[in-house]
Amino acid sequence: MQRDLRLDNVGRRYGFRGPWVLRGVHLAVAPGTLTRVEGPNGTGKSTLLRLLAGLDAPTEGRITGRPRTAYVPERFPSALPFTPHGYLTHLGTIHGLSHRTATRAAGEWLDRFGAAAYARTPMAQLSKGSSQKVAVAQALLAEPELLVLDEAWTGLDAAARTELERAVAERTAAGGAVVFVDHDPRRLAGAPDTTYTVRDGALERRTRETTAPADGPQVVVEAQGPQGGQPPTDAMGALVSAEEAAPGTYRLTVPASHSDIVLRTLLTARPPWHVVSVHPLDSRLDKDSRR
Ligand SMILES: Nc1ncnc2c1ncn2[C@@H]1O[C@H](COP(=O)(O)OP(=O)(O)OP(=O)(O)O)[C@@H](O)[C@H]1O
Repeated sequence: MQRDLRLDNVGRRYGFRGPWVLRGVHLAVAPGTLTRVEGPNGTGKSTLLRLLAGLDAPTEGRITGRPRTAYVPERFPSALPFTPHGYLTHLGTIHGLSHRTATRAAGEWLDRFGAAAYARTPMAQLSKGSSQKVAVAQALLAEPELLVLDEAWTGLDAAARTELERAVAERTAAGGAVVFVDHDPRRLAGAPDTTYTVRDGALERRTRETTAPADGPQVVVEAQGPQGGQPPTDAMGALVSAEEAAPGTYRLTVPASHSDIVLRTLLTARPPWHVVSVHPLDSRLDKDSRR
């Protein structure tokens, strides 16, 4: 993913005079980030995800910067005239993979999700959980730049749920973005860079909380920004402290568990920050040096 996917002043309502489900939504989804969307039932989470996935168009406002996108819908149409293997191979070729590569990728993804045993069973005969594995595999198959997951964990068994969490981490580590809705608040807890709550048609943003204990391992990142620039706000939420060591050069102290997020945020900022050094914080020396 090369740049942010942006929603500018986006509104969506159904029907000519229907009530606005979303209105005045501004949102930027940055490369390499994980975004959670939450909110009570019927507030517009799926509507937002369909807009992000490009399956629906805004009634007003603009969406720009669309990357190669894959989507797992809340309800997957499972009664398709294919076997899982045939369906995934077919989709793979539509995504531009050669038949051989698509066949191999289909087999690998079905295997990862524990669905190899029914790879050649007609999809109409699959249980809900088994179809859900196909729904998830079809989205991951072509390594999308943006992955949009609407309750994608629902119906999966424990091993497949873990595998999907792993696949999400792989996507963001590869520089892709993932946006998800899930009814379980423990899903990927602590991992999202940003969480949005849909309320009264608008998005309320909650920046990532620092969950590492105050006395846990910490890392010092020295980084230079553009002239007069402040560290990106997305990175600030994860910081223990930020000191301007020299004009434009910041010394950012961050829990070790959050250092990858901060580094990614700095490197993908527009314009990007230059990371000068990264080293573990020696808390004893650090305290001494402040005396
Ligand atoms: N295709 C549609 N036509 C008409 N109204 C719709 C359509 N899709 C959604 N809505 C309405 O838009 C509102 C938001 O629905 P949406 O499915 O986006 O909410 P949600 O937060 O995802 O809900 P849930 O948590 O129950 O899945 C609801 O009032 C719903 O009835």
